[in-house]
Amino acid sequence: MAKLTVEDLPLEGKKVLMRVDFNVPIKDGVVGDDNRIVAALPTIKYVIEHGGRAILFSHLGRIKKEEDKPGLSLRPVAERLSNLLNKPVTFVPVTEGKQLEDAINNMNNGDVLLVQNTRYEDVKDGEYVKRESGNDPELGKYWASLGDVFVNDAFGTAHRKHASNVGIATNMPGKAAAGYLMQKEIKFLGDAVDNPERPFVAILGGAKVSDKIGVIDHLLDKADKIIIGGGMAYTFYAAKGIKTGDSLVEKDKIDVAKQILDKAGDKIVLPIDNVVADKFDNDANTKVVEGDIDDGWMALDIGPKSIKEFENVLKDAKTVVWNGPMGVFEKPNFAKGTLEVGKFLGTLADATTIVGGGDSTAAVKQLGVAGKLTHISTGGGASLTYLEGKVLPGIAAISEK
Ligand SMILES: Nc1ncnc2c1ncn2[C@@H]1O[C@H](COP(=O)(O)OP(=O)(O)O)[C@@H](O)[C@H]1O
Ligand SMILES: O=C(OP(=O)(O)O)[C@H](O)COP(=O)(O)O
Ligand SMILES: [Mg+2]
Repeated sequence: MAKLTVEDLPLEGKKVLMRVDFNVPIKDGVVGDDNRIVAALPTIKYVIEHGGRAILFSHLGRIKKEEDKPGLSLRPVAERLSNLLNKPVTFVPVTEGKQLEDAINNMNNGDVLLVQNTRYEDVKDGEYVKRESGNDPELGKYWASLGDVFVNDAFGTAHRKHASNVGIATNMPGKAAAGYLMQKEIKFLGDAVDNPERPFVAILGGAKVSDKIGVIDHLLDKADKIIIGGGMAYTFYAAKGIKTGDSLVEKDKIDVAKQILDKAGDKIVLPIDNVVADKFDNDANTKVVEGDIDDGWMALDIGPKSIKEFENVLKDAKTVVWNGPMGVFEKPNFAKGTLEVGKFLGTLADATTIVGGGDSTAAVKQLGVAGKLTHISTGGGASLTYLEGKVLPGIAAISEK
C-alpha cells in the first residue's frame, strides 16, 4: 500500500483518533465473539506503547430509532477491551459535546478511551437523520477536531463512506494512516483473490440481502460457482417462483435476483431443501422440506440434501471465499448447515479458504472449525466489495505516503 501507516505518524503525546470495527455480537449486555476486538489490539498497543492517547471510534449494529440505542451501547465492548489490554479503558457514553471533550483533555499518554457508538448520531431527537451513515460533513469535521492524527484500522467498515471513517480522514489531510489490521487484510485478500487459483467458488449467505445481492452480479465474472444459502437464498427462491412462506425475502430485490439468475446459467447453486420452523425460535417446531415453503413456516437453515450438494460443488475448489452463515447459527437447532459447510472447508487441504464477516467468523469460531481455514477476515461486506474489484472508500480516504 502506498498509504501512510501508523508507523509513519508522530504518536508521543498526541491525541490519536482511531476508527476500529467493534461491531461484535452482544447478548444480554455481554460481548459474544470478540474476534474483531482482538484483531485491533496490535494497532492499539502500538499507539499506546509509543506514548499516544488512543481515542477509539466504532459503530455497533444499526440505529434507526431512539429505542435502538440502549441495546447498542458500546459499554460492554469497553469492558472486554479493558480485560484484553489488561488496563482501564475510559468509556464515554456520548458521541459529542463537553463530556467527550473533557474526557479527552483529561487523558495521559498511553491512555485508552472509547467513544459511544458512532451510529447514535444517526438518530437525533427521534428523527432518523443519518449524520454518521450519511457522512454529514459537519460531523466528520467535529470528530477530526478532537485529535492530532487519525488511524483507520476498521477493515470491516471500509466499504462504508461514513463520517467516522471517511469524514474524519478527509478532515485530516496528510495525517490519516492505516493500522496493522487494515494492511494485513488488504495484503491477504489481494494475494488470494486478485489471481485466484481455480476453480474459485464463492459462498454467500447471511441476512444483509439488499446490501450484498448486487455483489453477486459482479462475482459472476470472477467466480466459477456461487453457492447461495442462508437468508440470502430465499429472495432467489421468490425470483424462481418457489414459495417462500415466512422466510426472509427482500421483495424489492426479487427483480435483481431474476436478472442475476438469467445471466448466471448454471453458475449459481441454491439450496435444494431447508429446515423450516413455525417461529423464529430455537424451540420452534421444525421439519425439512424440499422446494416450496408453506405459509406459517420460515427457512432458518439449509437441509441435508443442500449440504451434500454444496459439498459436491466445493470438493474440487482451489479457492473458496465465504461470507454469510448458512442459517441462523446463533440458535443451536439451526446451526448445522453452517457447521457442516465450515467443517467441509476444513478438509480441503490444498485449497485457499477464506471466511469473512463479523457473524460468519463468530460462527466458525463458535462451531470450532476456524482453525483449519486459511484466513479469517474481519470484513464480510468489505471483503466482498474488495473482491468485486471496487475501491473501498475507507481505504481511499487514507493519506498517501
Ligand atoms: N435463513 C435465515 N433467516 C434469517 N436470518 C438468517 C438466515 N441465515 C442466516 N441468517 C442470519 O444472518 C446473520 C449474518 O448475516 P451477515 O451480517 O450478512 O453476515 P456476516 O456478518 O458474516 O457478514 C446472522 O445473524 C444469521 O442469524
Ligand atoms: O459487520 C459488518 O459487516 P458484515 O456483517 O458484512 O461482516 C460491518 O461492521 C459493517 O456493518 P454495516 O453493514 O451495518 O455497515
Ligand atoms: Mg454481520
